[in-house]
Amino acid sequence: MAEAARELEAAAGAALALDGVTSGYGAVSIVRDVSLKVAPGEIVALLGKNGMGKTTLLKTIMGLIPSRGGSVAIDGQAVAGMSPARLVALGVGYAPQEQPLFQDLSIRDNLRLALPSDRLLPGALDVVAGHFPFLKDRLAQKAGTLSGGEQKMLILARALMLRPRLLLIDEISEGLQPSVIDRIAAALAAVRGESGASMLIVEQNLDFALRVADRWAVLKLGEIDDEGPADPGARERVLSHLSV
Ligand SMILES: Nc1ncnc2c1ncn2[C@@H]1O[C@H](COP(=O)(O)OP(=O)(O)OP(=O)(O)O)[C@@H](O)[C@H]1O
Repeated sequence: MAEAARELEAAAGAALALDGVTSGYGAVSIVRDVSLKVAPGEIVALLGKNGMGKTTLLKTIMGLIPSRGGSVAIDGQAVAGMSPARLVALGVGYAPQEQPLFQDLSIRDNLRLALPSDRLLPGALDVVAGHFPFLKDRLAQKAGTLSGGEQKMLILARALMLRPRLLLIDEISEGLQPSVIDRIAAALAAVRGESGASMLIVEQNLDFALRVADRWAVLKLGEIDDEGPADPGARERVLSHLSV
């Protein structure tokens, strides 16, 4: 009990607070003892080479993989064991990297299926149109027929449509041309400016990450290897971790 109180005290004031989080698959722990905070309105980039556990950590926060140790708190509330749907209701938006869209369903249905109620659809579509107008003009188009960049914008729009207070975004810039990356960076900046949302963004694109984030952390073999501010020295320091 004292331990739980201590963890919640440590989480107070943070939009997201991870304290000693451990998780994995089967007998293997992939994420190990990760402690990390995202302040209200802050954007933190989670960096690291392939297979270091970045996606696993986001899935653990989102309740898609059970944590084996430590605590996850959102706005000071312990959320371990909560379903993804409950987290969405608490104001979490998630843009996953893997199998994110129903390719044979329309844009409209991809958005609709991520809502707890159809009643929310008109408001959600307004948010989507505000960020990416082309999506609202093409609601009947099958998601699988969108270009790669358009699909990424749909994935992000879906995460944004309920105006989340905390966004978890997994490699949204992957495979995108610079003009689309610019549109995505602009959307994230607008969201933060309008609603003060906090974000944890997993990225391989270091330039994009350091452009949009306030701070970064490098995950190596499931552990936080280093972290710091997105200042002029950040690029070199992060690269020193990614190149070894
Ligand atoms: N469902 C799964 N079952 C077993 N092992 C898994 C599963 N998903 C991922 N892993 C393993 O967990 C490790 C971390 O994977 P994860 O996807 O979290 O890394 P990542 O840092 O996000 O990498 P990437 O940048 O390539 O997406 C890898 O060794 C991967 O093979």
